[in-house]
Parts: sequence; structure tokens; C-alpha cells
Amino acid sequence: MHKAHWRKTALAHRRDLTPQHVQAQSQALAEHLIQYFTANPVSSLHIFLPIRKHNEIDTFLIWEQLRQRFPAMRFAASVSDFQTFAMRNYWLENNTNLVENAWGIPEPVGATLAHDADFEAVLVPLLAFDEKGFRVGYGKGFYDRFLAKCRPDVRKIGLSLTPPVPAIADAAEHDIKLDLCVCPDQIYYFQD
Ligand SMILES: Nc1nc2c(c(=O)[nH]1)N(C=O)[C@@H](CNc1ccc(C(=O)N[C@@H](CCC(=O)O)C(=O)O)cc1)CN2
Ligand SMILES: Nc1ncnc2c1ncn2[C@@H]1O[C@H](COP(=O)(O)OP(=O)(O)OP(=O)(O)O)[C@@H](O)[C@H]1O
Repeated sequence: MHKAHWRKTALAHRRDLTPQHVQAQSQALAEHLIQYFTANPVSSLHIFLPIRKHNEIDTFLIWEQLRQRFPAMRFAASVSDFQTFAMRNYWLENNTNLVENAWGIPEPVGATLAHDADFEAVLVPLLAFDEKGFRVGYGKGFYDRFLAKCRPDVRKIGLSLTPPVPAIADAAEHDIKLDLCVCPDQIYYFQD
């Protein structure tokens, strides 16, 4: 099946989730991530902030727990430009002002600019991923563009409430694969 099919299926599935389900599953992801970063530490992590009206994973909860558990870890989040599909990234502090943009994405305001090469790991949003580590997003290519500018060894960590789909048939050259994907039940690791 192709991206368009998986995108549609995932959006339909997401619409039916309750906030309680999303919370409980996000908590399970936070626990896997704590275990993962305990074994594989990073000092800087790029995160996405959730579009709540789309029942996205509660990365506020994940951020909160990671910063408590790893006080030295630095976090960054994006401001998205829907004209160019580029993301500008800013360091998050505990008191960073966040304002929702027109698409419902909370974005940092008045924060310090970060550089794409600063991040050791990136938490990647997705609608579906497959058994090879390819992903489908909303289809604007924000993350394909962003990850292409990060350092080559940046750890690309997908977050998903659902298990992998068998194969994304039209995964293309510019699609950057995940290194791992964290799900409520387990972490999936992908080889090159
Ligand atoms: N939290 C979060 N931030 C993110 C992403 C994401 O998936 N999640 N993105 C990942 O690349 C980029 C934003 N991508 C987006 C692309 C399209 C739409 C959009 O068109 N939204 C429509 C409805 C979409 C639908 O339900 O079909 C809308 O809000 O009206 C929103 C975000 C960058 N930041
Ligand atoms: N590195 C890149 N440079 C320029 N254009 C790109 C790049 N990566 C992807 N694109 C373009 O972006 C569009 C969307 O790509 P794709 O369908 O893979 O998005 P997606 O991964 O599902 O969405 P997103 O990354 O926003 O979550 C495509 O038209 C593709 O050609």
C-alpha cells in the first residue's frame, strides 16, 4: 500500500481515540524513552509539540519526564513555515513562552535559535511507519527537509501509538529512515 492509503487509515484511526487513551499510551512511550536514553544518553534532543486537536502523542508529558530524569539534557522545538515547509528550531527552557500556530502546533516565542547540527537525537512525529523504518507524515515533507540538514549521525526516533505497517510501497529517495521507533508495547530498531 502507498503513503496516501496509510495516511488516510491513520488519520481515521486517530480521530476515534479518547484523550485518556492518548495520555496512557504517551506515558508508556515516556517510560520506554527513559529506558532508552538511560542506556543511550544524548545531551540534546529535538522534540515536536503536540497538535492536540489531532490526538497526537502528548510530548509535553514526555518532555516533562525526560527533563526531570535527565537534568542535563537540552531540548529544542520548531517554528514551522508553511510557505517553504522549513522549520526553525529554538531551545526550550522551563519558562519558554509557547503559542499555538494556525495549525494547532505549540511554538516557542522569544527563545534562542538552535542550529540543525546541534541535535544528537530527534523525536519524529508520524502517521504510520513500516517494518524498514520508513515513515508517512501529513505529506508536506517538513521532517524530510529538516532531517536532511541535521548531522549525518543524528538519531532519528519515531514515536507511534500503532505498530508498523508491512510496507510503504512508494517510499522514495528523499525519505529519511528512522533509526528506531518507540511504540507503547516495544521499541522497533531498524538496520541500514
Ligand atoms: N506536532 C507536530 N508538529 C509538526 C508536525 C507534526 O506532524 N506534528 N509536522 C510534521 O511534518 C510538521 C507540521 N506538519 C503539518 C502538516 C499539515 C498540517 C495540516 O494540513 N493540518 C490540517 C488537517 C490535516 C488533516 O487532518 O488531514 C489542519 O490543521 O487543518 C498540519 C501539520 C512540523 N511540525
Ligand atoms: N529534502 C527535500 N527537499 C525538497 N523537497 C522535499 C524534501 N523531502 C521531501 N520533499 C517534498 O515534500 C513533499 C512531501 O513529502 P512526503 O510525502 O514524504 O511527506 P511526509 O514525510 O509524509 O510529511 P512530513 O515530513 O511533513 O511529516 C514531497 O512532494 C517531496 O517531494
